[in-house]
Amino acid sequence: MPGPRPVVLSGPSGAGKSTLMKRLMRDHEGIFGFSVSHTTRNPRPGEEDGKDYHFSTREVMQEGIDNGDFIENAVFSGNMYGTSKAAIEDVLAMNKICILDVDIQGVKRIKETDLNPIYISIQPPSMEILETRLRDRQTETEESLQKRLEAARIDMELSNEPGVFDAVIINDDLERAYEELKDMLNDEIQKIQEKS
Ligand SMILES: Nc1nc2c(ncn2[C@@H]2O[C@H](COP(=O)(O)OP(=O)(O)O)[C@@H](O)[C@H]2O)c(=O)[nH]1
Ligand SMILES: Nc1ncnc2c1ncn2[C@@H]1O[C@H](COP(=O)(O)OP(=O)(O)O)[C@@H](O)[C@H]1O
Repeated sequence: MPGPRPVVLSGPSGAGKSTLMKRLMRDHEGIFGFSVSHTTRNPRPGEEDGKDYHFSTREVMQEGIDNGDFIENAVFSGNMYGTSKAAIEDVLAMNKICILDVDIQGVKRIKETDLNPIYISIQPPSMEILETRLRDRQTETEESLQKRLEAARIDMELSNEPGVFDAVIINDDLERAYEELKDMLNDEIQKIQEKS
């Protein structure tokens, strides 16, 4: 019997993906598992290696990519990011709903695989609000902030193309966005709750 469908969360940096995902995982203990990506970017204060990301070097990541260990990889804001096969298999083996947080390039690559996830885009209400949220988060240099805003413009355009996402959620009011996200995932959540 096939396991629960994975969920791909995408959308601009600063749109609120991590905030919504962390809440979803906290409110549904044992239901979701995060696909821990690899990245070459530096850890932020509070981020844990192996939990938020596998923080890696270019050389090590490239070797893994060349070995065929990744289902997709991309360069975002000058750093490498990628989803290893093991990251997904670890979660699926526990029969949990696997959540992937990937950029729009990752979405396109994953569509070429047989993963068959639910695709959800989290979007900010406007570019201005996105910029304010990113600045207030205080994680970026001016340079990386500008790169993220540039990527956000591209993301916002591509995400509105029909057929790319199963749902586009505007994260204006956090409570309402969270309810919309839960509604999208209700069937999969119930499937797991019925089994346990
Ligand atoms: N393609 C791809 N994108 C990823 C992966 N992991 C994270 N990302 C994306 O990389 C971008 C930057 O992530 P991050 O540096 O954590 O910054 P944040 O999104 O602003 O918190 C985001 O759009 C993520 O969705 C991955 O494994 N593959
Ligand atoms: N609905 C919202 N209203 C106001 N601030 C928000 C909302 N959603 C998220 N934020 C804040 O915006 C910032 C970016 O959110 P985050 O979850 O880190 O985005 P992402 O993971 O998509 O990069 C964080 O500081 C977060 O606390």
